[in-house]
Amino acid sequence: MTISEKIFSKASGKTVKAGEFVMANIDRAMTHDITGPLAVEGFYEIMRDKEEKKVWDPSKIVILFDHQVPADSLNAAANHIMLRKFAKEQGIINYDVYEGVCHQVMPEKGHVKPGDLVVGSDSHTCAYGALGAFSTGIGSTDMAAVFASGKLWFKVPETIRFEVNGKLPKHVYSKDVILHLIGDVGAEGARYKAAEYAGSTVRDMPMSERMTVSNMAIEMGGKAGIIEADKVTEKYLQERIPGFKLDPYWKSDKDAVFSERREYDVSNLEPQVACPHNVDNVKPVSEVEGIKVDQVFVGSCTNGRFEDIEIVARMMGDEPVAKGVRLLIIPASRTEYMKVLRAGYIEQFMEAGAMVESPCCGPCMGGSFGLLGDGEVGLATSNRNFKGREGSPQSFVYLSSPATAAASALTGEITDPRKI
Ligand SMILES: CC(C)[C@H](C(=O)O)[C@@H](O)C(=O)O
Ligand code: SF4
Repeated sequence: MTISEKIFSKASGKTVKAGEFVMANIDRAMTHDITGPLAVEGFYEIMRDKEEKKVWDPSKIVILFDHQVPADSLNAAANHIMLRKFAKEQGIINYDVYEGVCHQVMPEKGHVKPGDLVVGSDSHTCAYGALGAFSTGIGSTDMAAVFASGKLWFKVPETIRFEVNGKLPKHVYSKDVILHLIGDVGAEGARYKAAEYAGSTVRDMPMSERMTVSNMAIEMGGKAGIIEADKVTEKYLQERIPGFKLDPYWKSDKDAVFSERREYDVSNLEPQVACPHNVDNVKPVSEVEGIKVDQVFVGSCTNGRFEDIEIVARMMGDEPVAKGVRLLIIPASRTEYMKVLRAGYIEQFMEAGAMVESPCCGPCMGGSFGLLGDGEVGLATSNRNFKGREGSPQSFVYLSSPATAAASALTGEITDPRKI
């Protein structure tokens, strides 16, 4: 069996294979300030004829506020009020106003473990596959059904296995690896499949880098992006879940059936850049060097962790941001923000002319502040570069690793970090 088949077998209470339809029990359900209100409305509609309008299990629901925090409009404020009221009414204790981006907070607070089936009303819920869970994004109306019943139907997905081997060259990171994979298979290459990432490169990645790779499974159409749990996972979770022990069962068996196996040697991989207006429009940095940038955004659930921001701080040293360029740094959570603060990097960035903002999605999906205007070019460490994604439909978004972002902030044009 693959990891996914094992997880769906546990969740449905019978042995199932890829292709079968199951009604599965959900271990954790996450919603946020954008998709949450519609899920709440849907829930009350489902419960309309019931006397007791209670969610199936308040301890398994997590509500986070990240896309529009602090509230940037009256509409956002009203959504926040509605969700806080719902949490209180339902006895949902896991809701927080200022904790950070949902996909950072969920693993960070110990809401996910290997073998779990997790759903979230956000497409990058696949990020928690980095912990060996099957986690996937669902719509608000599906979330309403989960709130009411704790169950959801699925077709057990086939698995496409990515074997990535080789030691990454200096200044090349997991973001370059995942961009390379997406460029190779295309935006629909893993459609409705579980992407499983394996091989020595993946095993050598710390948790922060694994999360980047799992986060972007959806950008190749994947239903999930799973890395089997190991010592790295165990250490990460022991710091968060008291008494956590690794269960060797949650990995794909040696004779598991994969729909496809793809092998990569990344020992000579160049830094990669996704060019406008699609994530699979990936080029080696050497082909896009010299393109002038107006804004560099370091943050998001993809690359907003302390380790990502530290790469930027180290690469910049005492150097200032290039004249006229806006460098916007947004740590993905309060915890990550405090690590950046304690390391002294906030002072360093402010002196360099950058701006450090409080944890949130920021300009990642163009719904809040930091928008790009007509004709402007942005380089971001986030995960999507669709037309208008960071503001104007007449702007251009490139995606890269934090190292490439830092090098480009220093020069004002897309720059190969290996040259700095
Ligand atoms: C707002 C939400 C529905 C959306 C998603 O699901 O991914 C957002 O987080 C994004 O990254 O585009
Ligand atoms: S940081 Fe970006 S990709 Fe992640 S949840 Fe927020 S808007 Fe979506």
